[in-house]
This record gives sequence, C-alpha cells and structure tokens, in this order.
Amino acid sequence: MKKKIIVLGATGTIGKNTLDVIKNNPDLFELAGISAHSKKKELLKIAKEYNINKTALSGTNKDSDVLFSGEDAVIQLLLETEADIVVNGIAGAKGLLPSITALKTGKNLALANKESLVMAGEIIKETARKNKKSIIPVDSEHSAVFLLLEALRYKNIDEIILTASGGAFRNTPKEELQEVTPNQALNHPTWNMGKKITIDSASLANKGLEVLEAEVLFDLPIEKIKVVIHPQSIIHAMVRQTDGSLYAQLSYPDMKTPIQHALSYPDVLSHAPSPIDITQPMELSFYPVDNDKFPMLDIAYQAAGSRGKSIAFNAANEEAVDAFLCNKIKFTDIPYIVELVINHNWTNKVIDIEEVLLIDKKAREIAKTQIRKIVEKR
Ligand SMILES: NC(=O)C1=CN([C@@H]2O[C@H](COP(=O)(O)OP(=O)(O)OC[C@H]3O[C@@H](n4cnc5c(N)ncnc54)[C@H](OP(=O)(O)O)[C@@H]3O)[C@@H](O)[C@H]2O)C=CC1
Ligand SMILES: CC(=O)[C@@H](O)[C@H](O)COP(=O)(O)O
Ligand SMILES: [Mn+2]
Repeated sequence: MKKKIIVLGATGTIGKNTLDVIKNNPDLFELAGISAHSKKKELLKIAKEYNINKTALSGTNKDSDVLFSGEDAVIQLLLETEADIVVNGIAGAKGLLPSITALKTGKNLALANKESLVMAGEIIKETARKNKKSIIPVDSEHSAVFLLLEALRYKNIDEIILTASGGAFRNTPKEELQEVTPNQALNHPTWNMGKKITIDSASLANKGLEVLEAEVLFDLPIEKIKVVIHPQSIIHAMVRQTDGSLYAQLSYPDMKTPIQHALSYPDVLSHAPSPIDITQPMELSFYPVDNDKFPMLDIAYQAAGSRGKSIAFNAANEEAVDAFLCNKIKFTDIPYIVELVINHNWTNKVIDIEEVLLIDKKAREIAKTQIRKIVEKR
C-alpha cells in the first residue's frame, strides 16, 4: 500500500524537497493534496504534474481555479482529503492550526514547521496522543536526535547537542553586524532555505527556536539541550549517553534525507538521497557559540520552560525579521526587540489555542510598537 501524503507549503523549499522524495519513490508514496499561499501558477503546475485535484491556495479570495481558496483553504484541504501523512512546510506561525488539524483529522504529522511546537508544544502533543497519531520531526537536527534516541532505545541519555552552521555572519566581526544588509544575511553557507529561516540562521534565532522545539519533542530539561557551531553542517546532532559516549548522525546538508526518513518511518529505505562519500577528505570542526555576538540563542534559553515567553519569542522575532527584510530596522535591532518583548509578564502555562493566539497577537503588537519607535528615531 502506498502512503498518501499531503504537502503543505508545496511551493516552498521543504515542499519542493518533499515532492522530489515522493517522485523518487513512486512505489511507496503518492501525493494526495497540496497547499500554497501566493504562488498559484506553481501550485497548478504541481497539481497537473502529479494528476491531483486537491489544491488549496490560502493567500487569495475565492478562486475557482483551485479546489479550496481563502484564509481557511488549508484547513478545508485537511478536512476533505484522506491521507496517511501531512508534511507541514508552511513558514511561520500560520503553520500552527494546520498542524493541529492534521492530527485531529487522523493523519501523522511530519513536522518542518518548528513554530507549531514552539507556540503550542503541549497542546500539539496532547492532540497527537488523543488521536493516536505521531509527530515525526523533519527539522534536520531533530530528525537526527529522533533517530539517535531510537537507536539508543532512549536509555541512559545524558544530553543532546544540536549543531549550528553559524549562518552568514559566522566570520563577520561583531562591530560590522550593525550595517549588514538583508542580501548578505540571506547568503547561507550550507543550506538552501526560505528567506525567514535563513535570516534566523544568521542571527542564531533558528537555533533558539530549535532548542525550544527540542524541549517539547524530547522532554529533556533545558540544560540537557546544547548547541555547538559546526560550519560544515554534516553532523546534524549528537546524543551523549551517561557513560560519556557521544553518538552523531552524519549526512550532507540536503533536506531530502530527513524528509525521506519522516515519510518512510518506521521503515528505513534501502537508498540514500545523497550518500556521504567517506573516501573523500572531509573536515568536521566544532566551535562554541559566541553569545555576545549572537544574543538570540541566550534569549531563547531565557524563554524555555515558559510557553508564554516561547510564543512571544517567536512572534517578536517574526515581526523583527519582517521589518529587517523590508530595510526598516538593522540586523542588530532584532535581538533588542525580541528581548524587550519576552521580558513582559507572560504566563508560563497556556491552556488552549485561543490563549496561544492571544499571546501571539499581543507580542506582535508590542514588537510593532518598538519597530515604529526605531523607525521614527532614524
Ligand atoms: N527550508 C528548510 O530547509 C527548513 C525549513 N524548516 C521549517 O519549515 C518551514 C518552511 O520553511 P521553508 O520551506 O524554508 O519556507 P519557504 O519560504 O521556502 O516556503 C514557505 C511555504 O509556506 C507557504 N506560506 C507562506 N505563508 C503562508 C501562510 N500565511 N499561510 C499558508 N502558507 C504559507 C508558501 O507559499 P507561497 O510560496 O505560495 O507563498 C510556501 O509554500 C518553516 O517553519 C521552517 O522553519 C525547518 C528545517 C529546514
Ligand atoms: C536544514 C535545517 O534543519 C535548518 O534548520 C538548518 O539547521 C539551518 O541552519 P543553521 O544551522 O545555520 O541554523
Ligand atoms: Mn534545523
């Protein structure tokens, strides 16, 4: 039986990589539905190529060229389409409700949209538990930890270590970060990704979100979740057992590897999307994070353990990155804005999705006020 897959964010980087994995494994996987936000032409092209009619376009009003259109299009697609797995490759906080709906409609969730877990980790896990469905991480580091923990049978785990490439400014002196441009920040050294996550890699906010994502996924105390700079992005994560042994997962920086793993799970396929050639010389190096130069990781650690602060971290960062990409604020204003927002009096426990959305909205308002103040001053 082929697994039926819905790809949310089919026009994005995760979406396209997922479509490649499906295309490369026609006997195993079958595309059941797709969503996009603005790229209608591209969405229709994919639908034609894969011969499907379950299409959703969320960034428009009623549009008869697609099956579902408008703000609720993704939710309608999930309600009306049978599938085994939903790959959530939507960028940002808008991925949250689709994650929950995927689980509620009885589908396993292959999750790239880390924001879902940062905003509503407990609610999503409880929804998965109630509906007897799995959350399979797609984020490369979490996919690696997931694999390693399974291989080690979750026994005697001491700590997990996520690697970070260091982003576009790993070698840029701190004093020069004031004047860097969006185009410079978008020049990721190892991965080809969407704009928002690429800016987050440059500021290390991505690693901050990933620490918060790992806190939810692996149920570990935050001091057991560590980060190390590894410029080659070959090792994606490591797990240390209590006897000191350190286990690592290695693969080239190609998202098809964790995506294939998530789609085939619990099986492992007999071929690799891009196998590592160990007959070639390969350098693997590691450095500590420079927290003074990149404060976003420390700010994320401050948000750990508090769902309200985690939501605020994500919301303020999304607003600040948007403003940076529009040249309204400087790169160095991003941590200033986010720290100011998370230092408000947010609740630690969040009960339901309505409360999540309320905190998200409030945090964005505070961030936008700060952005306006910065713009007025300059
Ligand atoms: N790229 C990567 O390698 C990795 C990404 N991730 C995570 O995966 C997610 C997607 O990232 P990435 O693929 O890089 O992003 P992209 O920007 O490349 O793609 C985003 C996708 O989401 C759609 N989209 C954008 N806004 C909305 C919205 N408001 N409602 C519904 N759909 C929307 C876009 O549609 P359209 O193009 O039509 O506008 C597009 O299909 C993020 O959460 C990211 O953190 C995690 C690990 C690795
Ligand atoms: C591919 C992936 O999982 C990204 O989240 C990646 O980790 C980003 O690179 P950084 O390590 O630079 O944040
Ligand atoms: Mn990652």
